Amino acid sequence: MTEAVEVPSPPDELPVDLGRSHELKPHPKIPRATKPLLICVLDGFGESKYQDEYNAVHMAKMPTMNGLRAGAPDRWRLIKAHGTAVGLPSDADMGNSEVGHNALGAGQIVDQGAKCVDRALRTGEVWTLPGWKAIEGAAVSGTLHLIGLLSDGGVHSRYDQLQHIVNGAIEHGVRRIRFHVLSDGRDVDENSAVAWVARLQKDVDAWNAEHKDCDLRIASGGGRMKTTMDRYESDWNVVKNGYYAHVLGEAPHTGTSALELVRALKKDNEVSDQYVDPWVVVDDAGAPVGAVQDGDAVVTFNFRADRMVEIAKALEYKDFDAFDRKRWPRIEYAGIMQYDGELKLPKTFLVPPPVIENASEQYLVASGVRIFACSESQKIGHVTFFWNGNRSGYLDPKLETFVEVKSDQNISFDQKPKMKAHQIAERVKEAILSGKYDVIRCNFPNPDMVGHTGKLQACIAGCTAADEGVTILLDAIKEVGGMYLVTADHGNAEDMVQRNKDGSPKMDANGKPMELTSHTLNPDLPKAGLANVTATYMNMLGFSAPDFYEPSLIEAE
Ligand SMILES: O=C(O)[C@@H](CO)OP(=O)(O)O
Ligand SMILES: [Mn+2]
Ligand SMILES: [Mn+2]
Repeated sequence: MTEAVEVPSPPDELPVDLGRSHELKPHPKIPRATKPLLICVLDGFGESKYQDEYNAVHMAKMPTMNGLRAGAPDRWRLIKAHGTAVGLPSDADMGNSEVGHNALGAGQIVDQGAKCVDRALRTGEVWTLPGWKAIEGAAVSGTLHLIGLLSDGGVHSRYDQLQHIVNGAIEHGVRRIRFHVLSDGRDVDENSAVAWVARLQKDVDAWNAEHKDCDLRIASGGGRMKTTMDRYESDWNVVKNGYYAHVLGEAPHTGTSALELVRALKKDNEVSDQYVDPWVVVDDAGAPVGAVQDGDAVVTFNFRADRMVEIAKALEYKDFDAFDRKRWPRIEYAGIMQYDGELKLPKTFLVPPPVIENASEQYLVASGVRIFACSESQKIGHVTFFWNGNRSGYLDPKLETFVEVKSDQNISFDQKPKMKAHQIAERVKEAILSGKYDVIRCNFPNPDMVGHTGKLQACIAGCTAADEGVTILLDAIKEVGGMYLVTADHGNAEDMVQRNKDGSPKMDANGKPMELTSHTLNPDLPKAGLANVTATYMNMLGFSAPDFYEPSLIEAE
C-alpha cells in the first residue's frame, strides 16, 4: 500500500471570510453542473513539431491522449505556456510549474517573481525597501551570505540578478560576501556546473580586484536535487545537506577551491549537475571559509517559492524539528521574495512578491463548490499552493480536501518512471466515484519529472504511465456522467534532445545525442494561454467567469 495522506488543516485556522463578492453568477446558457468535473494536469506534456524518436510524447504508448487528440480535434487546443502569456519577462523564457499552475488557478496573467525582481533591481528600488533596510546593518558589519541556484535558467533564479545584487550590496557598504551556490542541470545543460562556477569565480576575482577592501568567496554548494532545494517536504535530508554545508560548513567533500571541488565531483560527467554531492570550501587549516555566524546577514536569491520554503524555515524558525540543526545562528535573513504569503515566510524579503488575488478557488468555494485536489509529494503543492496563488492551506476546509500520495525519496526518477501515477489515479478515481466533490483536480508528474532526467526511454515509460492514469480517470468520470478537462502546465517530454538550428539532434564528442533536461517553449496558437483555461472550467461548471479573467476557450451556442 502506498501511503496517501490528507493534508491537515491547521486546527486554529478559521475559514477565510470570503464575503458574497466572490459568489459566481450563473452562466446565461450553460446549466449548473450536477456531475463532477475532472481537471487533470499532465505536468510537462507538450507538443512539438519534431515528431521523431526524441519526442517521448510521440514515442510513448498514449492511447487515451492520442484518442482525445484524434477523436475531437475541435476540442484539442494548443495554448501558450511560456513567456509573457504566463507573466514572465520575455517570450524567450520557458514556462514552469509555478507560473503554469498560477495561471491555471488564477485565470489572469500576473507579473511573476522574475519580473518583479528585475524591475526592483533595474530601478534600484530594492535598496530603498524595508527588506534591505532590515538586513543592511548585519550585511555591512558581518558577512552577507548569498544562497541560491547558479544558472541563467530563469525558472528559480538568474545569474544576472545575482550580479546586480552583489554590485548593489558593495555599493551599499557590504565588504564580505560568501556565495553558497547550487548547481542546476535541470533548467540548463546538465553538464554546465563547472562552467558556471568558473564564471562566478572569475567575477569574484574581478570584484575583489576592483574593490581592494572587499573579501568575496565561494563558500559551499551542491547539486540542487541533493542540496537545499527540496520541495513540499518530499525529503528533508536534501535541506539538511544544504543547511549543514551553507550554515555549519560541513559536507562530505571539502577543498580549498570551489572550482577544483566541482571539477573533481563532475569528473567525466558521470553525475548530472542536479545530483552533485554537497561540498564546502575550507582554508589551509581545514576550517570552512563561509560558515554562517551570529550577526551575519543571509539572502536566498531564488525568486521561485516551492524549493525555498523549507530552507527558509530552517533559517528562520526558532522552533524547528525537521532535522537537528546543531547550531542555529542569530542572523538577519531575507528572501529575495516572500515565499509563502499565508505563512508570511520569510518575514523579511527584498522584493514584494506578485500578489495573486481572486484565484478561482476563492470564487468556487464562495459558490459552494466542493473541491478535491491530489498529486504525489513532488507536485502536490502545484495543485494546491500554486493553484491558489502561492497560498498554503485551505481557503475553506469544509469544502476542500487535499490528498498527497507520498513520492519515492532519494532516487532519480528515471529509475522508477511510473512514479505514483497509478496510486494517484486510484485515489482520484475514489474521489470521483464518491459523489462528495464537484471539482476534482490532479497532477501527473511523470512527463516532467522523468523528462528532467534527460533519459529518453525512461521518459517514454513515464508518459505511458501518465496516460494509464488518465485512462483510469476518464473511465471513472464517464461512469458517473461527469466532464473532464485534460491540460498541461508547460512542455518537457516532447523534446528530449538538444537541437541544431535545422532541428537535427546535437551530438557530443562520442557521437551520442545530447540530452535535453529542461522544459521547452514550443510555439503554439497566437492568442490563448494557460490563463484561458480557468474561465473555461468555470463555464463548464455552469458559472460566468469574472469579467477580468482571460476569456474562456468555449462558447455556448
Ligand atoms: O523542478 C523544478 O523545480 C522545475 C524546474 O526547475 O520544474 P517544474 O517547474 O516543472 O516544477
Ligand atoms: Mn511543471
Ligand atoms: Mn519541471
